[in-house]
Amino acid sequence: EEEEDSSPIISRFQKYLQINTAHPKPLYQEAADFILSEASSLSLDSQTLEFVPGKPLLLLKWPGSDPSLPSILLNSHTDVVPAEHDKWAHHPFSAHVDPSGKIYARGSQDMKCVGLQYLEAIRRLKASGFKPTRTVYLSFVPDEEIGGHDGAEKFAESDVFKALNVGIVLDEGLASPSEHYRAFYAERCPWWLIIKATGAPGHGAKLYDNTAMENILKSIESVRRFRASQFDLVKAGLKAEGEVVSVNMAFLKAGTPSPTGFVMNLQPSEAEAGFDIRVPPTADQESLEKRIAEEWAPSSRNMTFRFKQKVSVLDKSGRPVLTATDSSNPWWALLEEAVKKANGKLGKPEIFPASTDARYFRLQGLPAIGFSPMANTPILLHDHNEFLNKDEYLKGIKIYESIIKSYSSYAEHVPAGLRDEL
Ligand code: MET
Ligand SMILES: [Zn+2]
Ligand SMILES: [Zn+2]
Repeated sequence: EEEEDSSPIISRFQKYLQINTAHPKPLYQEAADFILSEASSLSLDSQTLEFVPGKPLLLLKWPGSDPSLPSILLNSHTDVVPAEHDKWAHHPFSAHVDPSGKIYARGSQDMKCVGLQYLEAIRRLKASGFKPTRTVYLSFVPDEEIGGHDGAEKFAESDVFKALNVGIVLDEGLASPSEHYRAFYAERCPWWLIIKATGAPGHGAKLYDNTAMENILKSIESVRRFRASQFDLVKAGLKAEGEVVSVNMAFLKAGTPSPTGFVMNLQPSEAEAGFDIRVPPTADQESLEKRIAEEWAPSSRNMTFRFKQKVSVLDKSGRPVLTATDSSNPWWALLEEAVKKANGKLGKPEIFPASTDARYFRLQGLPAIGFSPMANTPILLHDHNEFLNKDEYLKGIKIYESIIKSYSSYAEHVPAGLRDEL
């Protein structure tokens, strides 16, 4: 097969990466303009939805020949997390390509790569004369990194979405340091917990019981024991990262401020600690809640707690939110075959250790698979010097070409009761 010149493909990727869509002030309109111009160059229908003003969600459409069949939705988010510019080897919004082909940019892995790879794959399919049977939709959504409430959540619950008659959703996954791509059928749920201790203030020289600091330290010790027990399961190879409960302290807030720092000889009457907890969909949610109330923030120790965010691991019917990976879900086998056809290797289905917008689609009863085709790549999302090698990026386009071809040609009827068999 004749290899085309890859430079325009890489330039388009760089152009998207150079748009600073980092929180707290993502340049959503610039990203939207860029995607819209790409869509028009590909003759895709486009629609801009604004569930919240200033937060555009782009919906592109490649019509299939049989609109009665449920459609394919390829989702990606346009926002990225902030970057500490001075700690990067290359400016995070320069999309610098080094001599070995590494493209450095915030969003190069998470997940501007995926959004553009979908489009590049469609460009190749169109050029080859391919015509989809099922309609293919692409959504470019805002705000994933801050919870997706004004983006994918509103979209998935909207009438516009219902009218798309989506049958399968693809969303983001993770890079893989090995040659095997990773695919995710579920994800852990974020619980952002804040515990607060109170106690009588007193002289810094006095030893007495029930101070706020003592109370919170006891809780922190208890949290750390639990954290270690979960981490040990991973270290011993008994559980995967997505199968245990992770707990990491996000902040500690205590002390009596003074103009020169903190008052040293006064024991504070309040102390707070915040934790990012991630709960697998199959975890015993009740027992964790009990642990928090009884061990981490017991009222007997003058403690209270609240959640800044608490996503339930169960849907409205009390079932864990996950996508089937067995024969009841033909999309999984189709993904495996399509990756293989494009000379890729796929690892075993996993639970995504962090959170993505895929949960909003799963909550609608739809199968959703997390997949970002990046093999032989260190996991650098949210890290300094996030990069993707251009050869991996180009390989990923061919992987999507194969997947989109296979998904959109699949003419079998998928039973409507798929969700009930999970
Ligand atoms: C739950 S909002 C944050 C979303 C982000 N993707 C994360 O996993 O941290
Ligand atoms: Zn992401
Ligand atoms: Zn992210």
